Amino acid sequence: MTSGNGSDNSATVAFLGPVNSYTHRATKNAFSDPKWTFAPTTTIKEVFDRVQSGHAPYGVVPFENSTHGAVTFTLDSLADRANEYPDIVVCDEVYLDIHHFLLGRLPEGSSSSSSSSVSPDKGVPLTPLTHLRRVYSHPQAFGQTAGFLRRYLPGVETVEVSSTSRAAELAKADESGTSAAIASESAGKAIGLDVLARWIEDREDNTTRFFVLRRGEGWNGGGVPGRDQDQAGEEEETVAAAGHKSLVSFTVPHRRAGALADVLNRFRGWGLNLTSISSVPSLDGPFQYLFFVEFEGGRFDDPEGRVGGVLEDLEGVAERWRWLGSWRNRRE
Ligand SMILES: O=C(O)C(=O)C[C@]1(C(=O)O)C=C[C@@H](O)C=C1
Repeated sequence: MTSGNGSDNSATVAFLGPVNSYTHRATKNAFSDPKWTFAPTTTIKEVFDRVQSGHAPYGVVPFENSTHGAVTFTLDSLADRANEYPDIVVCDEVYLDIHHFLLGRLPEGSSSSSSSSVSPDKGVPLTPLTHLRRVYSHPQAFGQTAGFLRRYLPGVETVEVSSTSRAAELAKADESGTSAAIASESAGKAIGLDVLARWIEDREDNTTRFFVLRRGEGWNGGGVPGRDQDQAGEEEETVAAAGHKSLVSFTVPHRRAGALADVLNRFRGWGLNLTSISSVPSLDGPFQYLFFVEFEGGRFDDPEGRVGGVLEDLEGVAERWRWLGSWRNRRE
């Protein structure tokens, strides 16, 4: 594909940047072939824009975190209330273990430290933090480290920014040394910040799931081209055993008792197990909702016709609905 400026975009992947964000790492995990070019964006919405416009055939966005829940900016774009993204579907997923670091400058007079020389203590300050006045991070990262913030940084201003790697840049730019960031170890190393605390997430099993987006309805042979071949045969088997998942969004008649239960019953009727359910305001009127349901089963791998069956049923029971993609399940 060629963009307006004449360059070839066919191997471009848009992701929430800047470089060294967690989304960047998830993107590199899924698109490991050196042929891919990574294009950072400032917002999640911009990833959707670039995929819809064809400037990037693929995009990667965070979808949900195991500790703090849904990434609302991604749900908002998937809700697509203004019909800006009619061609976007989810075609793959990536799971990433997330371990946050508190990064900044050591207090005046303390001996210098680099991440390679810090003590292995997890979840506790490695140095006094009384010099800190401000902490930058992404709202999701603040949510995942709420316990550490409450315990060790009460009263310190928290400033939400577009990603954790942007937070690290801002902490670095403050020469007074009173700003810190919650970001990844690799962001700290790349930007040149000291480690003030490591593994500060509330739960050690903290995991974020990312979606790979692309344009177009049909099956593209299973997600990121070459992803399964790149990985060990073992992984291929796990993937096959775990099957597929799909995502739909829908609204139901707001005033009809049992309207949502009617829709969910259709999934039960077809024996389709739900794996997540979320909602956002539909903006059809105050306190009305658009629902997302994710379930086990793939539209293009549907020998018993169960996915096809439930999609046909949605036509009858939902007010409006949309299929948002099928992809290989990457987790048992
Ligand atoms: O800020 C980043 O580094 C991101 O990639 C975003 C994001 C998110 O939105 O969930 C990704 C993973 C972590 O859960 C925290 C932040």
